[in-house]
Amino acid sequence: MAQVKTWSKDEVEDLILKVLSSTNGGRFSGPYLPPGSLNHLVKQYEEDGLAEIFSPVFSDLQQSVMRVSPLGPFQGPLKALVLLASFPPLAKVLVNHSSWHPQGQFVNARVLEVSSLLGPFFHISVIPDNPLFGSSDPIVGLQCFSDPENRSREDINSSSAIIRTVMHQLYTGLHELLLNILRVPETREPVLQYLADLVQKNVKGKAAQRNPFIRGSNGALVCLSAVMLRLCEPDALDESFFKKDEIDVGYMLRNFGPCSTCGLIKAETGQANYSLSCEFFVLTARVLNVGLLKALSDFSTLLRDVTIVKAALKFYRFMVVWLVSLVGDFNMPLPTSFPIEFASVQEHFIGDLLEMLLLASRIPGALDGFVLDKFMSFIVMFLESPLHVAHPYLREKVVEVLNSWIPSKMSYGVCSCQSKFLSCSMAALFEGHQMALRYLAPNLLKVYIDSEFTGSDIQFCKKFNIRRNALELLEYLRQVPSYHSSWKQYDELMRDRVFPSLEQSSQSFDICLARSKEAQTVLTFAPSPQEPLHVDMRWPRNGRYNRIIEPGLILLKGWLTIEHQVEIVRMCQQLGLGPGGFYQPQFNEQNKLHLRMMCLGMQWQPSVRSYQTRRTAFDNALAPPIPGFLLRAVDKSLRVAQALGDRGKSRTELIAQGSTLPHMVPDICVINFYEFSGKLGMHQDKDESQTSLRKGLPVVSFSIGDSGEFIYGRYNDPFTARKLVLDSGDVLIFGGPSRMLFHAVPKIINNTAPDALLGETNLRPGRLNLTFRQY
Ligand SMILES: O=C(O)CCC(=O)C(=O)O
Ligand SMILES: [Fe+2]
Repeated sequence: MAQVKTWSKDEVEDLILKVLSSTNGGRFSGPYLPPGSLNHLVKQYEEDGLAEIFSPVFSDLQQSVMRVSPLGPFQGPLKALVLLASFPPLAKVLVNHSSWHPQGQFVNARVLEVSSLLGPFFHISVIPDNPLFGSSDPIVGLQCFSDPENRSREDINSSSAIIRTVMHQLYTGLHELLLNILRVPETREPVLQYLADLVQKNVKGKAAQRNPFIRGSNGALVCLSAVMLRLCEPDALDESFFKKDEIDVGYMLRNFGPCSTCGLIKAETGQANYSLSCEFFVLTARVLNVGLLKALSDFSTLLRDVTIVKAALKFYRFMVVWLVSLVGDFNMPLPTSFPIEFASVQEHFIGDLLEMLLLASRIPGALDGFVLDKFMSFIVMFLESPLHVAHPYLREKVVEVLNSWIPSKMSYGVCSCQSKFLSCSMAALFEGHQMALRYLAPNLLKVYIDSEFTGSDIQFCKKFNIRRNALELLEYLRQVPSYHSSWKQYDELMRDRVFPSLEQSSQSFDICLARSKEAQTVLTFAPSPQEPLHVDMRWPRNGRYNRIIEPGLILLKGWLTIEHQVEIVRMCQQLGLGPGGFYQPQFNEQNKLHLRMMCLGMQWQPSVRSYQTRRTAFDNALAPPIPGFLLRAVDKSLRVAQALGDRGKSRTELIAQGSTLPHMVPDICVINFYEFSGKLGMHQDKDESQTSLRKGLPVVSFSIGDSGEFIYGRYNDPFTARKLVLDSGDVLIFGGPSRMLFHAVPKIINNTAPDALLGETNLRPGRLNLTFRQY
């Protein structure tokens, strides 16, 4: 073994001094550091003594940047640290230093930031810390941007450029330092533990978010965000520890899923399936949430740092690709069931990425040259499905983001050619995106219409915003030639469905899109209405069937002929436009039924759950009488159902027990019109007279137009209920033992109405249902 040189105390001190001054940012040229000398020193004391020599050095470096501003002397200490940590034995000393990761009951985020070795480096920031903590250095914002009126634009721009440059030197230095330590397997874990703790302590609890004595500084969280984003940079192939395909969904579930302890980050020491990429991914998502996003909205003027915003967008773009891969990639339509993995990560992640997109669209230059295709696909896909993105807040945000991309809105007032360029790229995004061309307009309409029917009136402002944003978008798309084909089919809907609904229900509601001739003379209520004489009461055609579903519950499939259906639609259209016609009833103070309703014979009033002669809660209108042709149709269908229900019963049995379905003569008809988003919750029909209910007098229901899902069961429980699809022409009868069934209409199935019916009547998309009862 070669003889090694022993270092005297003075020689060691001299070398360290040389290290420190040679890394001092080039501000003064320090003494020459002989090549290989540091390496030599490390080698010699690797087994013993290295910690004694270097621990105080690390402490000094930490101390030297306490309360230093970005314009202060932090570069030298940072460079020294980077250099020292590039020697694995010194990296080991660093992570074993008593200040590397202070732990204990009282170490909150603030304490950790102040007392850990790297904390003061992360703390260096342009963002002023809470004034409670004072600052020995002048606040950079004031120093560089004071007296803006009297300074030239160039002057201010060059101040910003200097600040951006020094901040990037800080991020680069810290990134390099961490990479140096992460490269060595034995020192990797303490880095992760430290970073995870730093993030977790800032995430933990609402109190920590508000209390400046507990929470870390905004600046440190932004710096940490920047450094984490660099660590997640998938392009830096050689150096990268972050591998896209290593994002383990199981890990997500543990950290974000229903069983996780409120989504805290756990650096999973020593686990077999340990993945650095997962740790980075989760840590970055979290620190962006508490750090960058918050700071961007609070201190946007100080933070006009496009690079960090772009890096965050890149990270979120990766997140979008990852999220979409959980639901079968960028394909439409989305699967109707979605994996638990997706369910457990979605809202926090999606909320953040939308917020980032919104913030970025307000920061000059942040979206320049950034390819938004994947975000657009994501948005179009998830607008489609309230199942996947259910939270109304998120749907509102999605529309807000899209709205901010409308090309004409892209003017920052900074530089007109820049905004023109961005408008062009936004226009190209809308005009050339295949998925958007096909689905965006319909999906926006769907959101628009849904927003009308969801939530209570208290959320008026929110509803207003989402509808205004959606309408603006629809108006923009309307002018874009490439959307014309998708638009044509929605043109009528737009005119007939969206705009009238803005004016709300005091106006009459036409169940047919373009009025047929017959409807132009609006029927006025007369005591004995003119009956259509030409009703053809032919019996069902071949291929239709009648079925006992349960005792007392009978389905006459396709029993109403198209001619019947046409007559009924015309009758409902005419009556619906007249006095006592369709309206959208309230069922309590805040909420309306998700359908249009009108009643014949007697008025059923959902808010009081009873029958009255006038609809006092709305316009005091009387109910028109039930036309005779409908009474006859009910009578015939009921007899068919009774015969079917009693098949197999002997005469004596029939005389003794009566029919399973007693006969009735309706004096009430409730007519519902469900638009595509219409529905009716689980209920029993039990507001008829006690005698009627006791005898089990049946309810006879006619369905016309688009098919609807009808669920029914013995309990008020949609999950145990059974399902039928009621198509146009179906008659469903429930009486006798089935009279008190709970039932609901959870869904209307788009585009299922018979063409012949639509051709004759121009019935709107949606479903018409008539239920006949005897009070
Ligand atoms: O639309 C349907 O099929 C059911 C309507 C209903 O249950 C009702 O109006 O009470
Ligand atoms: Fe009902």
